Amino acid sequence: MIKVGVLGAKGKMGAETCLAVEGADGLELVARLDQGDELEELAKAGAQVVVDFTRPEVVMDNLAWCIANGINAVVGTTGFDEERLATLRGQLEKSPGTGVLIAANFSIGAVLMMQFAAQAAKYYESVEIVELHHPDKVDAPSGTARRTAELIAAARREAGSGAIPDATTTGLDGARGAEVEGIHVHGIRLRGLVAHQEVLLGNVGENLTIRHDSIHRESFMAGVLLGVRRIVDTPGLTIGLEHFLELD
Ligand SMILES: NC(=O)C1=CN([C@@H]2O[C@H](COP(=O)(O)OP(=O)(O)OC[C@H]3O[C@@H](n4cnc5c(N)ncnc54)[C@H](OP(=O)(O)O)[C@@H]3O)[C@@H](O)[C@H]2O)C=CC1
Ligand SMILES: O=C(O)C1=N[C@H](C(=O)O)C[C@H](O)C1
Repeated sequence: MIKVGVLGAKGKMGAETCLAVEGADGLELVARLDQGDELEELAKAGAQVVVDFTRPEVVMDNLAWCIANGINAVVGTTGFDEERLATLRGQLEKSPGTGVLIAANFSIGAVLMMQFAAQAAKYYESVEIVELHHPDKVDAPSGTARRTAELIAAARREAGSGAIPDATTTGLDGARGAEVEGIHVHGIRLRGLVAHQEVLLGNVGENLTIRHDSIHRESFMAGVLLGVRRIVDTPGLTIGLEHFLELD
């Protein structure tokens, strides 16, 4: 049995994760913590893996504590940039044997959408990302959109692609969205949505749209459970669920 603790257990994703862990073979839910609870409860309960779905502003403190206490972590919380990842690598060096998985998105379809977008990017002159979410989401752009833009930018750099054409010189601030590594990202917040993303690619005379829709938070659970089962044998920092999927 792998003993699992959930941080952010009263939140939308944390509550779904508690249900999934309780129903999973070989996993035991030993702690559900939320705002105001002491992290020490995780150690007292003997948690071997902590699943974090909290908030970008608290996740680094949670992870520092988990790593210092040798507890593996599966992290869905967003807000990771290169600086944060470097901090985690430094902390993990001092705690060999401990594993941390950072996954911008745990749904299989979203992982494939990111992979397909990166694969397609070098064949197209233009690419833009539209992410669409429920209006209670605290951050923009989404972690998935950021990660997709990073993967696309890396693929274009490797292929020696030129700059994306855009003759815009005047207009309202924000009308072209945010830019992540030169890729424009547009965010929609709309009641009724859960988590959706389109990657739009274009050449003269043709367009390709890659779209993924999570219509229920259960869509993330198979990936979360896979992460929990794999992280106990995967020390160090793993970025992206694709490393635990056989995609080739
Ligand atoms: N990787 C993935 O596949 C997915 C990632 N996410 C990400 O997960 C995160 C959470 O999303 P969601 O569940 O919708 O958000 P919610 O706001 O519904 O849940 C977050 C929960 O964490 C609690 N919390 C805040 N601070 C702490 C703390 N220090 N310790 C423990 N709990 C705390 C919040 O309490 P309070 O409300 O009182 O502040 C709340 O109950 C976001 O970053 C989101 O983008 C979401 C979906 C999928
Ligand atoms: O907050 C959400 O809901 C989601 N957050 C993650 C993100 O920011 O990419 C994953 C998914 O899009 C749902």
